[in-house]
Amino acid sequence: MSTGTGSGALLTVRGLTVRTRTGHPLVDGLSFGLDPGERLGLIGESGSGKSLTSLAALGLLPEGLTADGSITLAGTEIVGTPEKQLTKVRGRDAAIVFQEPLTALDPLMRVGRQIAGPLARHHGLKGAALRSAVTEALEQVRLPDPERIARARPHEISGGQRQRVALAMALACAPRLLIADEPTTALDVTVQAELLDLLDTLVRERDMALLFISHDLAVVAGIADRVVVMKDGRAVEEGSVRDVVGAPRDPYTAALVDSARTLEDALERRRAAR
Ligand SMILES: Nc1ncnc2c1ncn2[C@@H]1O[C@H](COP(=O)(O)OP(=O)(O)OP(=O)(O)O)[C@@H](O)[C@H]1O
Repeated sequence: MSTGTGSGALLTVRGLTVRTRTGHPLVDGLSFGLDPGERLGLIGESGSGKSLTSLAALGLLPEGLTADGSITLAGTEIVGTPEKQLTKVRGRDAAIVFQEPLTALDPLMRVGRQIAGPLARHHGLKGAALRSAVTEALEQVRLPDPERIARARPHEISGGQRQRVALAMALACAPRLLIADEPTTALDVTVQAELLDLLDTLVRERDMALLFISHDLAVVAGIADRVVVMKDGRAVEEGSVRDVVGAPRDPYTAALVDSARTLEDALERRRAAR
């Protein structure tokens, strides 16, 4: 695990505020940092502003929402930067995988062609070299029979396989930061565990930084080094996973830890009763 301190050498978020057209803040004065190779979890209940924070980091906020404050990604200021410059940053410096892989995938296009897109754009590959790079990208996310998957359309493969394809697309340009927004929430428990394991391995092998977003403290604790706890658009607590889980300072964090523990206890009782 990284010994990152969150000084923000790779990603620095300072006073990020995301507002609606009427000026209502959905993210409110949020600050945190991420070092190269570090893994940070953003945790909080539904609606706490986690997804908007991750979208703002890549300049992808939906229409009608505006960001204030500063986000620097690998030295580039994201807030207020024209779209044309942001396309260079996306993919190269940071890439994102979403809860629903179809957000990133075209339902009508064969998987192989979709992965070929970023590989051709960023590495200038063509023909046979491009085809073998596509197969390799699918192998790297441990997809069996990559040639068959490359020929399939997204709905012809399983949900877990689709999420691996979305991951392969995100990794195609070897980003320094991977943002994973609830990447396993839509999957069943076994597939979820396999994907987390894969994510853990890929991030380690490639020395990438990870911003992992989840409402599930147990999942975040399993993959992140540090955690920022969000509530109503603000950070209520930040620290190493060990400190935050072991001795939460904020009452909201304590409630999260308690409910995760209650669940663990319930599962433990069930296991014992069998
Ligand atoms: N385009 C939008 N216009 C107006 N409000 C929005 C928009 N997108 C999100 N919101 C609101 O902003 C708040 C934060 O949303 P966000 O999606 O970041 O939460 P979240 O913590 O990621 O929750 P979830 O896990 O449910 O996605 C929510 O109250 C949401 O309803």
